[in-house]
Amino acid sequence: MTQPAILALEDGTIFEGISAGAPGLSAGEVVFNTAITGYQEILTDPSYARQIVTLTYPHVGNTGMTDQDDEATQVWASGLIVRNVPRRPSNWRSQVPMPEWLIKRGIVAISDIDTRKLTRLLRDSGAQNGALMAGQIDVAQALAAARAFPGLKGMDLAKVVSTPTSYEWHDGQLDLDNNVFVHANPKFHVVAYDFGVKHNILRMLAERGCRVSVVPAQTSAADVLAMNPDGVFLSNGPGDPEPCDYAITSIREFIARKVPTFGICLGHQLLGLAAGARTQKMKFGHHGANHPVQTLDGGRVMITSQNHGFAVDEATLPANVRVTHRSLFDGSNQGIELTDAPAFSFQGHPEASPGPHDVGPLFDRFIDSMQQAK
Ligand SMILES: NC(=O)CC[C@H](N)C(=O)O
Repeated sequence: MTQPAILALEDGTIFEGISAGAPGLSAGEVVFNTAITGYQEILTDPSYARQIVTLTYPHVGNTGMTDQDDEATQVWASGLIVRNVPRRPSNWRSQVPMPEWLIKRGIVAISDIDTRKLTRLLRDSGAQNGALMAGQIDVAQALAAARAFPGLKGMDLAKVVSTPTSYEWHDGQLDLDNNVFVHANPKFHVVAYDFGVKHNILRMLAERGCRVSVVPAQTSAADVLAMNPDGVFLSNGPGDPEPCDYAITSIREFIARKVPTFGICLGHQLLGLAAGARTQKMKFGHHGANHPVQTLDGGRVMITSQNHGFAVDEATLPANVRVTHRSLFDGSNQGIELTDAPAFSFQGHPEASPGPHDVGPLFDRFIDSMQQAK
């Protein structure tokens, strides 16, 4: 039996639809993602914590859900908004249909609303806080929950989603023919800070010959250096980078000691902050799998996967930081490197998952910088 669901935005707009997941109430910042597939990776990406994601692609759930496609051990998005859920998935790898998977995990979702109208609204007015309610509906309560959400600015979520304890990661890419994750012989030891790390990043490091030690977000630089890493990786993650002072302090230490350092997304923003730049909240951010980004050295354009609502403010970059990449959508910063330390970072997602692999070679660059430092 279908259950009703609503989306309430803080500006008072109410969308009425059908529940496509668990009953309940969930608030967060509402963002739109333009990827045409990869909904499972998006829902389990920890960078989506405290965000309700609307997908602009109209059919979501076509390929069902497969455990191997999770990007973390749980769903982190606060909810899902879609135009239409197909009646049944069709994919030889699918284990369970999306609505069933969402219900089992207690995730609120809504379908059968006009996602084009919602996306236009967010694009014109900027990101808004909102609340999803499914099952028993109380419009006033949903609106109050949307308005009570404090917003992502100033919110430190990296330490909330991070692993409580360190662990070692060995899996490389999935070999679909044999249905196993490939293991490579490790040549480098990388300590990866988990600010909300996606598994595909760890796989791309492992497949390039890295033994990866994943550590909690608040691990001190001294503890990391005691592990004798060849390189330090700074992961993606949710929330505002500015309040993550523990991470910024540690990164300054790695830069000063010239430890090869590579950052992705939140990790990129944190490297920028550690170098002395500032970050700012964007109007509605970048969320999708088709964003053109230009490499300033040589001018090549790459199609990239993106998921961020904050950006490094290029006007505040100190003299020892070079801009390496820019978004061709809005000219915002997409990459930096330090001129006096082997540290560089990228705002988008070279690990894709979902998305194109145009920027994958940045992982090879990190390997090269560890090789040179040896
Ligand atoms: N994917 C990420 O790492 C996101 C970084 C940061 N939370 C932002 O929204 O900009």
